[in-house]
This record gives sequence, C-alpha cells and structure tokens, in this order.
Amino acid sequence: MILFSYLLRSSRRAFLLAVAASVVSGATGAAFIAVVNQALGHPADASAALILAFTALCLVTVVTRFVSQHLLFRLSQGVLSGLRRRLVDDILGARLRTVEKIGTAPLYSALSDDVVVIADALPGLPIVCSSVAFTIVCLVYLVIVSPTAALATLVAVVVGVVVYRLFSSSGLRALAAAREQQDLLFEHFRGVTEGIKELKLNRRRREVLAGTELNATADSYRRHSVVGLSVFEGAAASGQAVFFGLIGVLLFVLPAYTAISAKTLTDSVLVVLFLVSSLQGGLTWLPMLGRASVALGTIEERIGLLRDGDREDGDREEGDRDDGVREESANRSGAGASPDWSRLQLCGVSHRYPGPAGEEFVLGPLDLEFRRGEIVFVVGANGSGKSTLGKVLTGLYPPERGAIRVDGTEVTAANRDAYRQHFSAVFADFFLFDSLLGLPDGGRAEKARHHLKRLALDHKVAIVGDRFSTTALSQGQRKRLALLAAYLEDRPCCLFDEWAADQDPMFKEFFYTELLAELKAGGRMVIVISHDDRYFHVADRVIRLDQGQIRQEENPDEQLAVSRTGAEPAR
Ligand SMILES: Nc1ncnc2c1ncn2[C@@H]1O[C@H](COP(=O)(O)OP(=O)(O)OP(=O)(O)O)[C@@H](O)[C@H]1O
Repeated sequence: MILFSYLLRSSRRAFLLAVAASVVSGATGAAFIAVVNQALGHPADASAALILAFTALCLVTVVTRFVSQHLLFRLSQGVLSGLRRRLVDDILGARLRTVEKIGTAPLYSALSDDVVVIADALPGLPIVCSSVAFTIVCLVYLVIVSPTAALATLVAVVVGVVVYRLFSSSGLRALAAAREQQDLLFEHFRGVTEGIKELKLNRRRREVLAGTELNATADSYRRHSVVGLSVFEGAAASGQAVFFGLIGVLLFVLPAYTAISAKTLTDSVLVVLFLVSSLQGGLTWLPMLGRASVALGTIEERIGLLRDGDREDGDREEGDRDDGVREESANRSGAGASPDWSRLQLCGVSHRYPGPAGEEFVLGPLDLEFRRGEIVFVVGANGSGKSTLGKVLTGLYPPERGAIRVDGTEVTAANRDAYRQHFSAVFADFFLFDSLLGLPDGGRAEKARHHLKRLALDHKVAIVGDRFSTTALSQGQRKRLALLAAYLEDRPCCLFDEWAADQDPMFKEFFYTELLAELKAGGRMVIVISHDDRYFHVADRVIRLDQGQIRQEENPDEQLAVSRTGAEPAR
C-alpha cells in the first residue's frame, strides 16, 4: 500500500518501532486467547498462575496497543504536517511560471482536500497494523492448537488478500477518476465564489456555469466516488465472507473429514472469532485508506509537476524554500549584495509565453538600463508586455535568454532570490496580507500608523498588534494599504503596476507628484507601469512597449507636450 511505503520511507525507525509494538500487542492478544481457552477448559479450578497470566496479558495487551497506536498516530501526524510543509515549500520554491502553468485549482485542491483525506484516513493505519500483527500471531498460535485449522485459516487469509487485491485495483482506478473531477470542481467553486457578482447579474450564465456545468462535474465526481468506495466496501465484505466461510469450514467440514477433538475445535473457532473481529476493525478502514492512497499519489504528482517545471526551465532556484541554510547561502551570494549598488541592466533579455494553438507572445530581446534615484515609466497598449517586463525585472520570471546584471554582476539561479529582495512591488493583481510581519522591525507599527494618516486610511484601518484591523475596503483603499506595506519594506527598487488606476484624482496627484519624488529623493529606483499620460512628465524616462518590443525610449517632456495637445507622440 502506497501509504505504508510512504510512512516507511518518511520515518523508517519510528514506523518499525510502532509496528514492533503492534506485533507485541497482537502477540499478547493471542496469548490472552490461549489463557482464555485454558480457563474455559478447566472452569472450576483456575490456578493463581493462570489468573496472574490473565491479568498480566490484559495489561500488556492494552499498554502495547496504546503505545503502538500512539507511536503510529504521532508518526502519521508528523508525516502529514511534513507533507503539507513539503507541498507549500515546493509551491514557494517553484518558479512563478510553473505555478501559473499548473494553475491554482489543482494546487489548492491538493493542499486543502488531499491532505485532509490523508489526515482522515491515517487513524486507520494503526488499526490495520495491529489487525495484521494480530492475524499473524493468531496463525502461529493456531499452528500449536491445530495445524489443520491453521492451514485452513492461512488459505482463507491468502484468498482474502487475493480478493482484496483484485477489488482494490479497480477501486483505486475509480477513485483516481473521481479525483480528476475534483480539480474541475474546485475550478467551478472558484468561479462561483470569485464570480458571484457576475453570476448574480446574469441568470442564464448562472444556470449554465453554476448549474449545468457544475452539476455535471459533481455528478461525475459522485459516480466515480460511489463506484470506488463501493468496490472497497465490496472488498471488505468479501474478506468478511471468506472468514465466515472459514468458520463454517471449521465447524462443519473439519469435524466431518478429520479426527479433530471437540476441545481443539472450540479453541480454534474461538481464535478465529477473535481474529475475524480484529480483521473487521481493519477492513472498515479500507475505503478511507484507498482514497488516501489516491490523494497521496495526487500530492506526489503535483510535487513532481512543480519540480519538473523547474527542470524544464533550467536549474532549480535556491533560497525560495523556508530552509535557513539554503536561504542564507543564496543571500550571501546575492547579486548586487553591496547596499551601494547603482545600476541594473537587462542585456538581451527575453521571455516567451507559448499559446495553446502554437502562437506565442515574445517580450524582447530587450537591452535596458535602470539607475537608483531615477523614475522610469513603462507605458504601452494593453497586452504590450508591461507587466511581463515587471515580472522579468523583479526576477519573478528568470529571463529565457540574456541576462540581468546588478553593477555588472549577473543574476543567476543561485542569487536570484537575493536579487528579488531588492524589490518592493504592488502588482496589478496584488495580494494584500493583513499582517505586517516580515516587514522591517524598528517601530513598523508606528510608521504604519503614520502612513495610514498620509493615505487617509486612519479612519478606516487601525494597526492592532502587527495587523491591519481590516482589509475589507474599497479596491482603491486596498491598493493604498498595499502601497503602505511596500513602502514599509524599504527596498532600493520599487515597482508599481498601474497602481494609480483605481485612485481618485487627489491620490493620483499624491502618488505621482509627491510619493514618487520622495522615493526618488531617497535614492530608490522607481519603475511605474502606467497609462496616466497626464503624469508622464514626472518620469526621467518613458519606455514605450509595443508587442513586446521597445518602440522607443521617450523623452517625458516631449510626451507631456503630446498629451497636452492630444497629438500622437513622435515615434
Ligand atoms: N500567464 C500568462 N500566460 C500566457 N500568456 C500571457 C500570460 N500573461 C500575459 N500573457 C500574454 O502576454 C502578453 C503581455 O501581457 P502583459 O500582461 O505583460 O501586458 P500588459 O502590457 O501589462 O497589459 P495591460 O496594460 O493590459 O496590463 C499578452 O498579450 C498576454 O496574452
């Protein structure tokens, strides 16, 4: 079983220890049956030794069972949190493009649903373990009581295992098919929650997307799940039937064909009854464990995709993981590690998005230079590549060709994470964290309060501990909070991707004329992606992109003149 081999690989020592405790528990359980058998054989004159053995076995069975289950619970919970951590680390360690290509729904469903399915099934593992251990020890005991009964039981166990294997492979197939539908379901759920406004306004769309399509996927998921779980239930029921058959054979066939005494028969049946009840405990967990195997396979597959994506694109990056050693080494080797670096160059840099039908968008090759203490506007039509340039520049997309250099030092996979730490950014599709944790210490709450006032948010948002009291604000206000967080990061480079697009005229004015000047005066390199041609004059340089190429580096004064007269800028 995949789960068992995963546990064994994850923590061999703890797993073997827990299994050993299960075996001891099973062994003492079987010895307990032997004592019961003996007591039943001589009910009138039980010796003190027998009573003592009975008491000791009761105690040892209970204690070792508890120890083995506790160890397996601890192990399985440790493995579970390790798995969750590994998935999160691999998402954070993968390249942005890889994560974008896989999509959020498959990763989110793996993190939220698959991990929960495994968590739900893990308590079954100790039970299955002790069932198996108990079965083995019962078999050994049966060999002593009656080799013939032991042989019949062994045959029943083998038949049970073969039947289970036959069932389980088709059960796993059905559950895997259900799991595929689950990714689609998550995508639909995302549409329902994030597209609620649009769906509310358009009944027809709601009926098709949140009704017909979602129902079809949910139906398919339900069908495959029912088949898969029923197959596993069938496997459990068949196992039970095999053991009922075994009891029948012991009761009616064995006495007819062999010279088995009534005492031996009673002892054997008693052992088998104990064995069946123990196995039943394990069998009820089979459907859950089947689902968990599929979930683990899915998580492993997603981790594989995250890693393969990196291999496709080149070497894996260092420093993204929450791994002190790697991060430290990456930061030490950081490009432009000197705080006084002044020049950032893009040398023949390009990035490509392959399209589904073979068409592609290519940014570059671009040769650009940026300096500290300079405001550069990146402008151009929708889809001209401005945001893509922002992602390449900030190191989120490693250049497919060419190189980025900081004061002549090339940014490579080894120092890219350190390079990214030079940037504060508010992207067009920014995510607003409600926490200030991770921002530089040293009175950050006080600074945050000060800037809340500047951004006219102090009547809406308070700083409580290290958190914003709320982020439930208008889009323009949320962007102001994101700007505040970026400002507090106090990095040498700032990138704002259409920050002012949602701002009222007063804040547009504040942003373009006051804040950008302040950042420039502080020696920051400021890159502003903008369509606000009214403010192009505040830039030292304007880079105009057209279908991924630089049309020309424009003189902002000329641009200003153009925007005032309404004429086309000179090309
Ligand atoms: N994640 C993506 N996958 C595939 N293609 C993409 C992706 N993001 C952008 N593109 C393509 O790259 C091109 C440039 O997109 P980009 O977002 O850089 O444009 P932009 O200039 O910032 O546009 P806008 O002004 O609308 O924000 C677009 O034509 C788009 O089709």
